[in-house]
Amino acid sequence: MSPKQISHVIFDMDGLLLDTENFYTIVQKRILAKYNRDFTWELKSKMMGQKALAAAQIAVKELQLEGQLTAEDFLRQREEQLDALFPTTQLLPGAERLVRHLKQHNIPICVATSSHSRHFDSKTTLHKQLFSLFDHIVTGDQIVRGKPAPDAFLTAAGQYKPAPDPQKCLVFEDAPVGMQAAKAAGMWCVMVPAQELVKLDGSCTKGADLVLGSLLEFDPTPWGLPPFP
Ligand SMILES: O=P(O)(O)OC[C@@H](O)CO
Ligand SMILES: [Mg+2]
Repeated sequence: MSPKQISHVIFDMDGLLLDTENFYTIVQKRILAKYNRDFTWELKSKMMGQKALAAAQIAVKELQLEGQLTAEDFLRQREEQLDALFPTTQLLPGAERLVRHLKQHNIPICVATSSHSRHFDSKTTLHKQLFSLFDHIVTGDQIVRGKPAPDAFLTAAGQYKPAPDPQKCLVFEDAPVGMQAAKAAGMWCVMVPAQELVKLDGSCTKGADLVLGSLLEFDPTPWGLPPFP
């Protein structure tokens, strides 16, 4: 479909706006080392973008830890360590510029994250003003089916009255399951994947409408969005 005329923009949060994915990597590496398991990018690529319990279940299953570690225990250990790191979360390059630019031009913007609301609160500790610019935030605990199901993005779009045509919604995502969720919702998707992920498996971006190295590379004009000054 072209020309593209985007009316609404939906942002993923972890690994897209906020630099939190490294925290998950550090903590999960530490926990799994106790069980003599390595936390690889291959495993991470399956877990990232998922709701917490779903991600933990993937780790336990893929590493064949049944009998040694339950998904719930993995989460409990993860929580203790993540809680100390999340309040220090920094923004990723280009995130603030893009969000402020769209807001300044009255483009409806919102967030659809798999993170639950308590994590959302601590991850945004240093960025409350920026996050107040979003029309609404959909967190993982507000939806039943996590990404790659389209629910997070459809719920986020559905909070606008009237709800926008999905064909006019643009989603920014970093995770393969997130990109798949956006496409399942019938929306456009710009993917900004971690470079480690692309190196590991070039096909992880398959299905994305555009792949960028960072949000700094995004040009709004081909999408019918106002140009940067
Ligand atoms: O949907 P996002 O914001 O990436 O959250 C996923 C995060 O909880 C772990 O990868
Ligand atoms: Mg993400």
